[in-house]
Amino acid sequence: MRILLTGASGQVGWELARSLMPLGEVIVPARERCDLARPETLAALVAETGPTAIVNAAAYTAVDRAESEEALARRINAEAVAELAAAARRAGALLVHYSTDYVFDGSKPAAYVEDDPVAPLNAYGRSKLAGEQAIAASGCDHLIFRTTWVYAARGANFLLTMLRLGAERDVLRVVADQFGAPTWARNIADASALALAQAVRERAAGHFRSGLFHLAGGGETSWHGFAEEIFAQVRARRPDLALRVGAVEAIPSTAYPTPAARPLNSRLDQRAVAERFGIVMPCWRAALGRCLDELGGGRR
Ligand SMILES: NC(=O)C1=CN([C@@H]2O[C@H](COP(=O)(O)OP(=O)(O)OC[C@H]3O[C@@H](n4cnc5c(N)ncnc54)[C@H](OP(=O)(O)O)[C@@H]3O)[C@@H](O)[C@H]2O)C=CC1
Ligand SMILES: Cc1cn([C@H]2C[C@H](O)[C@@H](COP(=O)(O)OP(=O)(O)O[C@H]3O[C@@H](C)C(=O)[C@@H](O)[C@H]3O)O2)c(=O)[nH]c1=O
Ligand SMILES: [Mg+2]
Repeated sequence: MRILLTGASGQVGWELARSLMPLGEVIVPARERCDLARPETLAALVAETGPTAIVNAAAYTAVDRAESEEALARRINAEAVAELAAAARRAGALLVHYSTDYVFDGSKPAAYVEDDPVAPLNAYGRSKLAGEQAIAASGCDHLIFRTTWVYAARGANFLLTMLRLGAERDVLRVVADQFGAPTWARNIADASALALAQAVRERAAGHFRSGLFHLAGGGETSWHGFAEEIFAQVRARRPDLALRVGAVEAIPSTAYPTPAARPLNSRLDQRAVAERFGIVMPCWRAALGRCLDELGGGRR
């Protein structure tokens, strides 16, 4: 099969380029041919490529910047997604797409299930929700995975921010009242490949059903808990990575003002993805350990 992959330089896309390899030919278009900020160019890209599946790992992910760039976030996360979905439908391709816990307002006292009411608190969340809705409305065959708190050994993420700040400062202050699960991009990519392979078999057999699934690291913690675990694991298994930080102070979100509001509860119930695909994501602590093992030496 032929898979058109967008966002291959991002955290999830980088891992997808590897995880999708055993499934077929992975086509990674250059940015000049695939710019989601120019949605009108995407129909031709898909028509020329003729993919079996489109895996869209490209997105506008700068949560705070989106508050002042909502139109651009919307173009990339919603209007371009609508074009990809329409093109997928015309080409008879399956669309695999990613969304976020930030579609929820975080007020639910338990983990979110897929059909819980959405109510994004910020511009990024609104743009991602519009992307989900555009895919559902398009009628293309699709799988949407809502994930959370993504990190990887490369890219812009909380793990690498903590390693950088932890090497520079004695004390860090990290919010302890936002709960969720850190998710290693590698695990998302491997799970996506398993699901895509099953979906392709289902389509060939004529019983494929489109759907949206929650997919995040196993277990739960706060950003503060994540930071503490990062430093504990670095001390235990990566003494070569210099750390200066002593204490990680637990603070409330109100003590860490940001342009974008963030949900206090980002926990995603994952029973649906287990039932449909037999996927059980690894515990976030174990995944963090594997990722740390792969980090290059020195500071990043
Ligand atoms: N990061 C997170 O914590 C979470 C992410 N998600 C979702 O998961 C998916 C993957 O996220 P993640 O891997 O973290 O994202 P990254 O920010 O790491 O990567 C984004 C990718 O999109 C590309 N991109 C950005 N703008 C455009 C554009 N105009 N045209 C083409 N490509 C573009 C980037 O290319 P370049 O490098 O050239 O800019 C990069 O390859 C996204 O849908 C995101 O919304 C969901 C929950 C949490
Ligand atoms: C750097 C830093 C952050 N924080 C807080 C801010 C925030 O509440 C939390 C995480 O910070 P980040 O900027 O990494 O978070 P953020 O960019 O909001 O991460 C989100 O990205 C998008 C793309 C998603 O889809 C979400 O699932 C989520 O992963 O930690 C501290 O409390 N102290 C610190 O020193
Ligand atoms: Mg961020």
